[in-house]
Amino acid sequence: MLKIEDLHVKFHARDRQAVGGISFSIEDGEILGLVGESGSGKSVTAMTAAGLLNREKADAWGRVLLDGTDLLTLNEQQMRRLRGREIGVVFQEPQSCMDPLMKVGPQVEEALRIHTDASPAERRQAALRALEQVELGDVETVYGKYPHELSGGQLQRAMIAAAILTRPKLLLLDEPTTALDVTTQSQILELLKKLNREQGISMLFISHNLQVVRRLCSRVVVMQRGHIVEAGETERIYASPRDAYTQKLIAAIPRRERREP
Ligand SMILES: Nc1ncnc2c1ncn2[C@@H]1O[C@H](COP(=O)(O)OP(=O)(O)OP(=O)(O)O)[C@@H](O)[C@H]1O
Repeated sequence: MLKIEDLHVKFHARDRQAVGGISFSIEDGEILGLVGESGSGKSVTAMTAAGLLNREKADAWGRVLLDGTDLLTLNEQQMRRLRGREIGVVFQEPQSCMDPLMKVGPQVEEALRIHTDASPAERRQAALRALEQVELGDVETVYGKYPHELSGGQLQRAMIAAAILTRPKLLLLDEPTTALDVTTQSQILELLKKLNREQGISMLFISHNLQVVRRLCSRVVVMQRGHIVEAGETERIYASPRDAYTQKLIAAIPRRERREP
């Protein structure tokens, strides 16, 4: 469904390409992991796929095919439409993605307000349904709360609700659990698994933590300095990493976490 072919991204201000010619694909209904240390190009890859790369500061070339359409050829308006309807995006810090002065419910509905002519009542219904899908408990109450009245985990669930509201085919998740404590992180991973299982949403899950990726993704792509150093079945890579850099990532996982997920 998503096929990235020889993607390059270069910021004008930098000599080295942030992404130096990478290729990988995500199949229908798959959750693909993208791992690598800070600065390896994971976020830039996701931002480019989401059409969020600032074209005044960077050039991108190659192909990013979503069901055959090359997203790199779309203009900003076409890309915005697609992002609202077919691609959902979730980032690491839910706090910084929400307007602190606006109640949570209307923010969850945003995509419908922008991309459809749904009435306010229909939007509200859809938002409440999405909040239920992400298991936010008393959804009527959550709908009327301000962001600061929710916990980090609840906020991240609300962001996921906003991202799935328009029933996208693909979710781009950039370190969505990194800012959360371990228990909340596990709950969000279970939620993502459920959404993938029940709604068939494909996902690109970005993390610097191979252990987290292992719990969610059957396949993983490992990036270092803008290049792919290894890709394949997560368990195979975990059990016998071929690349020295991947070995280092695995060695960085505390021993007690290295058992079977
Ligand atoms: N706006 C920008 N201007 C210039 N260079 C940038 C910009 N954004 C990212 N870069 C550079 O692109 C490279 C890849 O960054 P990227 O954020 O994709 O890494 P990452 O693997 O996602 O790391 P992290 O886990 O820290 O987010 C880095 O060298 C970074 O400094």
